[in-house]
Amino acid sequence: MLLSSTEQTLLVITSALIAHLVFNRWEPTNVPILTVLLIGIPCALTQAAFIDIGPIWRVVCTFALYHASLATSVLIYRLSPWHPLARYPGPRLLKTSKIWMIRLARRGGQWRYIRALHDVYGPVVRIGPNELSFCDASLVVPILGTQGLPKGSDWMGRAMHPQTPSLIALRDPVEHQRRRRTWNRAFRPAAVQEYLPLIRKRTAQLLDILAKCEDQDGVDLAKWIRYFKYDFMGDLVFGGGTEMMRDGDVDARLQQQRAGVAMMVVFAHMPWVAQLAKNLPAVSRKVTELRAMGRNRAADRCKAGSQGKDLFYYLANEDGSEKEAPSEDVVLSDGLLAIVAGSDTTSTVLTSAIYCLLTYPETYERLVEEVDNFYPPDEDWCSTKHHADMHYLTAVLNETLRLFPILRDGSLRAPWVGHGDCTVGPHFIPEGTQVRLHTYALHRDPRYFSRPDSFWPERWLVAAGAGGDAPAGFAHEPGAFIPFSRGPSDCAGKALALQDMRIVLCALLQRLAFAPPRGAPFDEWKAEMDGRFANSAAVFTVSVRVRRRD
Ligand code: HEM
Repeated sequence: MLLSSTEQTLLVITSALIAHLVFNRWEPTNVPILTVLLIGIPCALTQAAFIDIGPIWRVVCTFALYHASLATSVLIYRLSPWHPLARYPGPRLLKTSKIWMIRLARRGGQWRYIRALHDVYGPVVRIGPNELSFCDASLVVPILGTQGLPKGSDWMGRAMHPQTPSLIALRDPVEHQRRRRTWNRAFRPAAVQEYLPLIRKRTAQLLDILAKCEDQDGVDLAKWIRYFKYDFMGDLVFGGGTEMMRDGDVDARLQQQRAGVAMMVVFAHMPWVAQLAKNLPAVSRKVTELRAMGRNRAADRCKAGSQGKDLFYYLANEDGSEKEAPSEDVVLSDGLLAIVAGSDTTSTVLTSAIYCLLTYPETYERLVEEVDNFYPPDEDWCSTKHHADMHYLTAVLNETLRLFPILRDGSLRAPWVGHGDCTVGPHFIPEGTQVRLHTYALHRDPRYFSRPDSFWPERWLVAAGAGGDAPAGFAHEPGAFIPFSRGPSDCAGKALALQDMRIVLCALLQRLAFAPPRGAPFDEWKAEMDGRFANSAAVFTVSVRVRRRD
């Protein structure tokens, strides 16, 4: 029976509406289902629709009508009062599609935009069709804490190797907790102390290199700290394998890492695009190459055997704490995660701390005074025994992390589709909604921190009662300070990161003096901190002098 042209049109539109219902209900991400919904159905419809025109135009018209109907239906629904997030305020454009956020994320500065949205719309803003951003310290525990929400779908998009996700991409809380036990063992205080010989060796190498730059016009400190951290993480995870401080980035590994992270920015917003893209040869080749490199380094590490308790020792269960040894793929995924999570993060914060110190010379002088007090020239800069008493050092690091947190937009959480809706504080969260606590907005909210945009390390001393009287109206809310996130999925390497940053700052300031280079302000690093931040090749030029004390 032949359909009339109106019936043919209605058939295509109805099929598109049914596809929308399927997307809405099950949010499919796997490639075969997406292929059926986006290509298979319109292909099948060409047998019944637009049959009066030639075969090529029939395909073009059917696909165009099907996809236009699907897009229109999605758009109307997202803006309609029936959408489960309709009650939440936010710009209309952001409610329609993720594209706007992706554009912003790629350009950089997304965090500033979301903070500005919070200024306009209040502590909760709808920033995507199914996404809410919160800026409310009272929700840190309900969202991120033990009884909080599981990880959101952004980590699924970021996962390089979804078949064997690394710890950070594990969304199942039970599986995550099981795998996290290993990391907790690897970063407990006693274990972190055992990594001291590795940090000592690499910090001494960094000091030597910088001391040799004394007579140069300027030295790119960001580059050397990046190389230093990458070499150190290689030592820690795979027992060595890179010598960037000696040879430079000859294999372009940092460039490779940067390209991967840039790709993840898009994939984090559209996990289903990630599933499709990871099947493309150009993308999958890069992942395969990276894993092959990791596999070789892991094999070398296994051949060389354990030279001490490094991170691999724990990840590969060489300590025998887990009844079941992890597969080679799991060790590899987690080993590569450690390199990425541990290198650019700490190096960026260290460089930013020195940037802030040099921008505010009085803070630099005060920190040098404290370092000289605890670490005079004959004191071992690698000893951690004074760290707990170095309150100004802690204040400088806290203040850098407050102003320039690495994960500025926070980390997504979401009640899973099929597991029911939930509430956080007074807010109703429909299942599947992506929720973020916006770190940058929280850290710079005047309700929580006075003079929120100023680099003012003294605030931490004032708050602890060790920095004189608090100024009138002084606001300081430690509960709103979440640079390492919070709860069962917070940063696994926090203890190591803090210990390393303290050691390196004490070593650098004990042995060397830094100053802005003649006539050249730190424009590039400043742009870096305002723009993309972390995982870039931005230059930070300083002049270096060896401190000689008779
Ligand atoms: C200043 C340096 C660092 C900062 C600011 C930082 C921050 C963060 C943040 C915000 C998260 C996300 C947590 C969440 O999803 O709620 C995270 C996760 C993680 N970080 Fe760090 N990090 C730093 C250094 C390190 C280092 C040195 C390591 C060591 C390998 C590390 C390993 C990890 C791991 C394994 C995770 C995933 C934790 C999980 O899912 O359970 N990080 N980090």
